[in-house]
Amino acid sequence: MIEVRELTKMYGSTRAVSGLTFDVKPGQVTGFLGHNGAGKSTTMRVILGLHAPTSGQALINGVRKHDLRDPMREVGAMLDAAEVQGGRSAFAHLEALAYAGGIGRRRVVEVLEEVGLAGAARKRIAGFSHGMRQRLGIAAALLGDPGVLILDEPANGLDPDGIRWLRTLLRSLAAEGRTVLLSSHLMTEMSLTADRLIIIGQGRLIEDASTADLLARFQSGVQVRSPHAAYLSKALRAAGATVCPAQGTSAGEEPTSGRPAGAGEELLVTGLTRAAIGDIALANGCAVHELVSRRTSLEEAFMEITQ
Ligand SMILES: Nc1ncnc2c1ncn2[C@@H]1O[C@H](COP(=O)(O)OP(=O)(O)OP(=O)(O)O)[C@@H](O)[C@H]1O
Repeated sequence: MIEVRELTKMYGSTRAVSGLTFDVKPGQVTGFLGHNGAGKSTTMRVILGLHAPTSGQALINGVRKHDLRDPMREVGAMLDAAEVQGGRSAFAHLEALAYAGGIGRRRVVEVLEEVGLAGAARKRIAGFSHGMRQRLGIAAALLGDPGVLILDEPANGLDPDGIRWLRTLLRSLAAEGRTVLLSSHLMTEMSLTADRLIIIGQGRLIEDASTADLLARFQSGVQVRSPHAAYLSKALRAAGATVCPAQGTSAGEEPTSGRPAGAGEELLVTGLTRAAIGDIALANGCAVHELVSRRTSLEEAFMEITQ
């Protein structure tokens, strides 16, 4: 469990985090979202005791990071995978970390296998790709088999297979009852991975909600493509629907007269089912070339929330 309470962090006159309060609960993956410079990394650094808060506090399992009795076994983190020294092998790097935390070599072998680096264990980190460095950073975070994981942009540099692997790993760690906090700018991936989302802007809390609830709040609807879009939109509005032109088209504007035939323009319709829209189109003699349910993506919701 992570508790952030009224946290403020100033860097000189820069207010990086401002009165931020949220909880990260066990048994879930919590996504931490915000535009560049929103204060995500700063918050993570304060939680991890790397930066002191200006005011407020951040607690892991009820205490500050420095007061954890066995920190490596309670919290694992990856902040910047590129920081790792390149001269050593992956094994030697993890072995040194394990030694410092009183963890046996067997665990080094285990985590290397878990992140898919067993075959590269003796290779120098200097020759690692970005994705391999990310995997090594995740291995380091997992060394102590901790109950709390804090990962800043763990999917950076991973290929599609790697991203899928990471999603499965994080979801299974949460299913084991661990607390998982991760930041990412990859919205589709976040919507697939995170049960809960914390969104911040200019250091302040904007949203703290379950991914499902947040997406449900945003307009979904039915996308309709018709060569008679303007005429059809009038009939749909008369039946109580809300009709907007789908992005980048002028469809849906009131027709001046008759039933103009356009080039298959798109409408976004809310308030009617697909069946009802089809029936209305038929009754009005409008051809329909596409009729699909459309859900708001996390990226669209995020842009709207943070505008
Ligand atoms: N060590 C530092 N010294 C001075 N200012 C800093 C420092 N670290 C961060 N900042 C500033 O604090 C603000 C928040 O930065 P932070 O890195 O926490 O944001 P972020 O949400 O992690 O951004 P990104 O998505 O780009 O990683 C920014 O204005 C940044 O310039």
